[in-house]
Amino acid sequence: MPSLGRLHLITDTRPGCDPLAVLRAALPVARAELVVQVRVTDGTTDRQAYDLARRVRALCAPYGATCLVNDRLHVALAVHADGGHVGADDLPVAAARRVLGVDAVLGATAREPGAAGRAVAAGASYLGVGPCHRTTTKAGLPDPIGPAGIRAVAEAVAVPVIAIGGVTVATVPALRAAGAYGVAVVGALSTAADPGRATAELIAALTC
Ligand SMILES: Cc1ncc(COP(=O)(O)OP(=O)(O)O)c(N)n1
Ligand SMILES: Cc1ncsc1CCOP(=O)(O)O
Ligand SMILES: [Mg+2]
Repeated sequence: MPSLGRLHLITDTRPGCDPLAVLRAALPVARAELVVQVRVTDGTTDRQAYDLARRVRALCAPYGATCLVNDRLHVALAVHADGGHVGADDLPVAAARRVLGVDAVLGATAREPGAAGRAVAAGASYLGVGPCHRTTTKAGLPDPIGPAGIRAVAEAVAVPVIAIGGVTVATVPALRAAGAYGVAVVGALSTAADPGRATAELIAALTC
């Protein structure tokens, strides 16, 4: 299995959130097991996304944590991020691979084995699979696929499957048992009273 981190922290840039404070709490705990995906709300300017991504990358570097940028691959290139993540409304996976280059980490969203296989054939190095469970963090999502949906994809591909959508420390064991290599979370860390402790609990559940 490649050395991709198992805990993917997706930045929460909604009003009232402080993604850099959450990251500062998570990094010393998760270190190189952390993958930080810079994801910004739609109204965010490229300049704001660049400024956030630059700061995230600088914070990640001393810990060996991976820095990815969601959707905006020009921002990923501009800050020398480790890679990016694309979904159905973004650049196609093959085009994203051409933009980022052969060595970059490239994630793609998939929720069923057919799409998963096509994404891997086009150059995805990991898959974000979900939503596993109900979530209010992103609107307009299809019905949750649950651990069974994760298993169907994990059995069809040879790249790491990262389960996403309503993931909490309580749901990690079933997702791992279904074949998930890791998980991606927004709310489980951004709304935690103690993000450092929440990180430790997630890492323990992912690596036991
Ligand atoms: C790890 C991971 N998995 C899935 C997604 C969702 O990507 P996408 O479908 O493109 O939706 P947006 O995040 O761009 O709104 C993700 N970001 N990360
Ligand atoms: C971006 C995205 N894509 C599918 S679910 C999701 C949001 C996940 O957020 P949370 O971990 O708070 O459910
Ligand atoms: Mg996207």
